[in-house]
Amino acid sequence: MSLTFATEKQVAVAAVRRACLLTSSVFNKLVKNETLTKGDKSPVTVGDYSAQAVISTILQHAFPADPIVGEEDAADLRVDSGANLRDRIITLANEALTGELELGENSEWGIGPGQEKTAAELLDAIDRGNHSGGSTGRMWTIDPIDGTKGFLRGEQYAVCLSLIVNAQVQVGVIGCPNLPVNPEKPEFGQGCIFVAVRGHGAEQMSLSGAHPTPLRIPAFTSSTLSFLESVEAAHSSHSFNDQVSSLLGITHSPIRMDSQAKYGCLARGEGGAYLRMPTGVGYQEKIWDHAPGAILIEEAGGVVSDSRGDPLNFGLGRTLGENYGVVAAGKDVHRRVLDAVQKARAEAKSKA
Ligand SMILES: Nc1ncnc2c1ncn2[C@@H]1O[C@H](COP(=O)(O)OS(=O)(=O)O)[C@@H](OP(=O)(O)O)[C@H]1O
Ligand SMILES: [Mg+2]
Ligand SMILES: [Mg+2]
Ligand SMILES: [Mg+2]
Repeated sequence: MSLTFATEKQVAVAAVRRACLLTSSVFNKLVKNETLTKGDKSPVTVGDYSAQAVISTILQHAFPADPIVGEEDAADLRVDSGANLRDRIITLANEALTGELELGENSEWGIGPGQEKTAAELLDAIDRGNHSGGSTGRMWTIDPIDGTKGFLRGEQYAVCLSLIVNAQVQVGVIGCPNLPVNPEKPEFGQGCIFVAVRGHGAEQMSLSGAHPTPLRIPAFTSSTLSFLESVEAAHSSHSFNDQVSSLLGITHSPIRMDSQAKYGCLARGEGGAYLRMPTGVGYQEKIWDHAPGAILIEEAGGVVSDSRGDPLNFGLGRTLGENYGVVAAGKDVHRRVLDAVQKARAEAKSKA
């Protein structure tokens, strides 16, 4: 029987839950000058920074020896021009860390009333995400807000955390504050957390950690399938997906959604396939953008690979290396999508 990673799961759910409460409260108060543009032109907000500070602080207390591969770093907050942003981030992170202890939480994780951290401690916590990754040992990945553009639009985003051991994802947690608990029952409200532990299944629970429900990807036919895909056309090729879709005889329009909420929806039976093909050369996918989603799909009975059918390699460093895209689906659909991807590629080549 595989390890249960019971403490890791408990800590990870608590960290994601606290970060989700923070990001949803930030959204309502976000002002224009609280968003920066990073070197790669992508946005980062006070929500991203403070959520990474919170998750990293909790991990540091619970598992002091574990390195972290996190998306954000504090360089822009350590300079004079970052002072206002920094103060806001410190306040937000401390609010999230010092909230009353909930069931299953432990004050030894650096949380609960009276556990304020200094600015220096919180900036260092953000920078602890600087690990370079690799194929050996334990490491955590943090994407404090995945789909920052979706977050800014008030649409889908996800707080994502995973534990990788010797290049294998063992625990994945994805918090989706804006996702309906049940798309067919709007009265159930929104906000869910997806959790998977290798060998122990996938589940969805409410943001408060209540109502854990096991997840299993159902079977799909071409007439029930629709692709889950990125909102941002720059992040994955919509036109290639259209081509694959028509080769498979899919009639439904794609479901466009930001962030790893796509993996969560797929795991609970929506869409039937997630296809993410590169739009050009040069961009390398980041491990924090796929590690929690990959284990969630595998534990819900599905398969995740690149477009050649090879498993994603989480042991190469902070990225997945050369970009061959991502295909995620239940076993049967996965095979069919891979075949159609090869066909679409061949057609594109013969036209070139
Ligand atoms: N060129 C390119 N190609 C592929 N992926 C890219 C690219 N540029 C950025 N990113 C990463 O996309 C992450 C969000 O993408 P999603 O598909 O999840 O959402 S979206 O619909 O595109 O917004 C996004 O994650 P966040 O930065 O956490 O939002 C990026 O890591
Ligand atoms: Mg991301
Ligand atoms: Mg992010
Ligand atoms: Mg980003």
